[in-house]
Amino acid sequence: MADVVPPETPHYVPAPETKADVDYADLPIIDLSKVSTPEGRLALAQQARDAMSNQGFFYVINHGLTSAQTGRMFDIADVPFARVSEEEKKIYVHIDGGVRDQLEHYNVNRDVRKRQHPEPLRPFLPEIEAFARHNHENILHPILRLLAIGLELAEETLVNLHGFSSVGETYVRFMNYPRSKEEETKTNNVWLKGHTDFGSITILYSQPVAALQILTKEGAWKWVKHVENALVINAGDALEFLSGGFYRATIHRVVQPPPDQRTYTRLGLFYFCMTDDNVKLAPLLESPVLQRLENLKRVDDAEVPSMEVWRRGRTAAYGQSDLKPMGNGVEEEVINGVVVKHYN
Ligand SMILES: O=C(O)CCC(=O)C(=O)O
Ligand SMILES: [Fe+2]
Repeated sequence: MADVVPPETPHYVPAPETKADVDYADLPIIDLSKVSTPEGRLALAQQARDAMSNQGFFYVINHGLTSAQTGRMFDIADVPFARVSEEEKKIYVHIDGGVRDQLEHYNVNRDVRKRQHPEPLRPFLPEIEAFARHNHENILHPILRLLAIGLELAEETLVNLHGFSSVGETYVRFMNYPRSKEEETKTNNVWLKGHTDFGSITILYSQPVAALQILTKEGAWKWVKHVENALVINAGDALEFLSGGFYRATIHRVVQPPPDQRTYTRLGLFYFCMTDDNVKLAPLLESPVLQRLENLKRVDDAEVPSMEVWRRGRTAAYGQSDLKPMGNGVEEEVINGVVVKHYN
């Protein structure tokens, strides 16, 4: 993706797929290469609308990155965990410890120069920046167009709320789950508790270690199956608010993988999307779909949060002791190089 010779980094070898017979969720696959024709777009819009209003999750294939390009991004994703010294980790890498969740993650705002980065990651910033831009313009925006069509709104309605250069926190996330036996018992094998994402759309690069589960409408946890070089897309709170509950922010969690994958690392690569900070998260009532909706979800006008207020609230709520489903709202933890740790 970068025009100069890319800097070298060890290749991250993902785990082999599980052979365990787990109960997988049935999620539709959207072939993004079909968005280029009007007929294709219409068909995909229907698929995306049905998926987001039922499961709240779908896969995307043909997203414009080859397996090799995606593999390279996983190599880079491993840098903050495998190559950053313990000393620098204390400054930069967020570590959630204790009884709630245990994970390490590193976020890079799509404006990669907004904050400082650990030394070993700096050579990769041009590639991370290109990756963010590709996710934003060639994946997020096309998906938002489909979802706007699904609401019978002008195609650009949601795109206009997600500017690449606007003030906001849409970011690339690298994530790792270092676990010990003791922690497995303490947390009852749940690595990341049930939560909704607080942004609009989450783009997760499918990886082979089975552990992600979604809570179905019927109240059952189902596993998300790995699909090679596919994306797992889900809606978050912001999209649920904007669509008056028509698109669902589905609760999901991360649990201990099946036995045949327990000795492997589980590296995550994401693009977490939010609307621009100043967007009021009120239902888009000009949508005929919302007008027809029987149980339109909305809060009093005076209480409608902006994206900024919502993400800050969700972040602050993270780690509190009451057990209502909470988000992974920890991306605000490094502000101007100051680490704010939320131990439980
Ligand atoms: O690691 C995963 O597969 C999902 C993580 C997740 O749900 C999150 O970070 O919000
Ligand atoms: Fe999540």
